[in-house]
Amino acid sequence: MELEDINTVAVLGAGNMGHGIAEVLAMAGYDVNMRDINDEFVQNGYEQIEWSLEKLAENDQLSDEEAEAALDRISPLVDMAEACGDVDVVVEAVPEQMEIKQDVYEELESVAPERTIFATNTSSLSISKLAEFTDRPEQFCGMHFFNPPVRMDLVEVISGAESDEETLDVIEALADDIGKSPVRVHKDSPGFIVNRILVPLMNEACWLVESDEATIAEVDSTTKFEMGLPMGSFELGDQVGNDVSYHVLEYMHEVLGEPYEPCPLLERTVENDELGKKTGKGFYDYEDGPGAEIPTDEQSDLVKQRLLASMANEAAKLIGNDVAPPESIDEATKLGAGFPDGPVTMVDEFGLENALEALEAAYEETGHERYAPADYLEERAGEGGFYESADDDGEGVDFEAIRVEYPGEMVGHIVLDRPHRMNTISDELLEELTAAVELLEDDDDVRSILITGEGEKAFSAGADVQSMAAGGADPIAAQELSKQGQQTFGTLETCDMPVVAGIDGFCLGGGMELATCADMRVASERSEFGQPELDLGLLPGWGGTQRLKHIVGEGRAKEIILTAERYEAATMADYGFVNEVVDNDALAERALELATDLAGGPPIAQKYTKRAMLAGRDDTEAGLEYEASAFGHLMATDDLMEGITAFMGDGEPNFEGK
Ligand SMILES: C/C=C/C(=O)SCCNC(=O)CCNC(=O)[C@H](O)C(C)(C)COP(=O)(O)OP(=O)(O)OC[C@H]1O[C@@H](n2cnc3c(N)ncnc32)[C@H](O)[C@@H]1OP(=O)(O)O
Repeated sequence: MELEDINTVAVLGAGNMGHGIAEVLAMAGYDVNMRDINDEFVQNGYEQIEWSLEKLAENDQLSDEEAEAALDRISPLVDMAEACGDVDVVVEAVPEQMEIKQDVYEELESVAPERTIFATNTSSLSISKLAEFTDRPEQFCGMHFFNPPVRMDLVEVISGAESDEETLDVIEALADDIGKSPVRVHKDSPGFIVNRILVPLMNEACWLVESDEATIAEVDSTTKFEMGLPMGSFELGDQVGNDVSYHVLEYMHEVLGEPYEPCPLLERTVENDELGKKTGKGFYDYEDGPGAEIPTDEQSDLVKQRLLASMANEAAKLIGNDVAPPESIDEATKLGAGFPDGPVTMVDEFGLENALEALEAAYEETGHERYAPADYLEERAGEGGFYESADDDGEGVDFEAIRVEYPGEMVGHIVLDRPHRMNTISDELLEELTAAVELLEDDDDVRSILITGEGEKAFSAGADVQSMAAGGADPIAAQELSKQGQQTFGTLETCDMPVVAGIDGFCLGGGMELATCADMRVASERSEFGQPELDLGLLPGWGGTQRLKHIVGEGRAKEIILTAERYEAATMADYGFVNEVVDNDALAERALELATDLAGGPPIAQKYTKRAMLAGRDDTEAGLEYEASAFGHLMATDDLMEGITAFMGDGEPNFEGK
């Protein structure tokens, strides 16, 4: 089955997750049969969707017509045969109990057509075991959404023991098509990625308190203000629901053994019905107390070591057992749990040697199996980290279409180096650009990126039309090329360092889309800008239809794209696209000066600023939440002290990114 073959999807279960998944699918244009065991449940889910769509329309995230059309695509049903007798995909989101799911799958198997793919939204049960209840384990996989599906981008796509590649590909494509970010989990392993990192982390937080090594305040102060996670460990537990964490942990304990023994402190909260926010009380009191009030100044080195060691050990087990590579673990945890940095990056930065040392010391002291270091952790500690180091990557990188230079003062300079072809963007250039950004991001001595084009004629005249045409009229290849460009330029947008584009000459099509992803643009007077794609019968396919409007506003973006006109630098400065126009001869110097200035700024504050602004682009609430959490984290940095001390003494700060 291909994505194009999917028209109707059944969602089994109209509870919290089920109705949310149905809503997301319907918003993306799919016909959805939402089924639950009785009218009351299914109507309740339907009303929740109606309410949510109204809210989205009120907040201008959907038009009224789109909201209405989405609701019209959803059929609330009770009869299994009617719901699933003629659908392409079934997403099952019924309660997390094996027996209930078994009954559902057996009934489903008796009515579903042969072609139908089954995907389960389980967060804790074995995909392979669930697949055994059906006659089609190869057409079965996990499709794990996060709560609430309408707002959370992550979908873990999990392979069962027998899932075939086509099934996984099509479910991944479906997740992508409904606007989510799928992350592949290659093996069915308890907790998949995000819960496998988070739940043992919360358990370790509980053990620290249970064994009187730290208080709840110390653990949460450290988690939030020292490690920079969006919430304290206990705050997170209360948010997720202590019963949920406990049950996931029990399952891990059963399958993976002693290291996952639930801490008695967590067990007691469940026994006492102190399940967190939903019951008004958990580790914090939300009804009769102030809720999670976390002190900013009670950080503890021991807590930090133990929590990072727990994350390092879990990451090692996931990577070492081929469940997921470091990049997927980082991406999933950032998307699913709002971590500013992925856990693998965090533990690499902390040092795997340090994590290993912390585990060995605790293992010797307590003998508890949760501290037994994973083999793969020991292996990678010797190599310096889970990610290959920048030195390994950098060695032998041989760029053809670009140059990477280091003009001093912590600036990494990428030069688009195809002057004979107006620095047009070929496949090769795209690939090299991705590698160059990675190279500079991994380099501790680089704190800002400058991008320019070689020669005086062009920053870049866009995609290399000739090589694009040479690819024939293959729509699939073109779609891939579009995604590749979107992602490559996106690495600049999401890069933690400030990025400056120094523009001299033509900045057209894909070249302008590339410049759009810089944080600031300086242009020479003679530069000319434009999105001429519509003149070629194309559209700006490297992010232009989406990103330009955030800089110049939708009205100007439409004008620039739909007219396909060329604009002078001065006009683009009026439109807000160019930050500064300078004399032709002064461009190189001024662009480097700006990049150098930014490289001297506070790296952590710059990183959080970029991330907060991006997080809030389409979701101000999310951006504000990120901003507040980052603001709190910055309070505990050395850079803040440096900045304030310099301010008081009228000196220049020397930020170290600590
Ligand atoms: C998803 C992204 C899509 C896109 O980006 S689509 C591409 C969008 N870009 C354009 O449409 C720009 C096309 N180019 C032009 O309009 C013009 O060029 C310029 C305005 C940039 C410059 O005009 P002039 O000064 O008269 O020079 P010249 O003789 O047209 O160009 C010099 C050489 O550069 C090649 N070239 C320029 N742009 C491209 C391009 N985008 N793809 C491939 N080659 C390009 C030409 O063909 C020529 O080459 P030779 O000297 O061999 O005749």
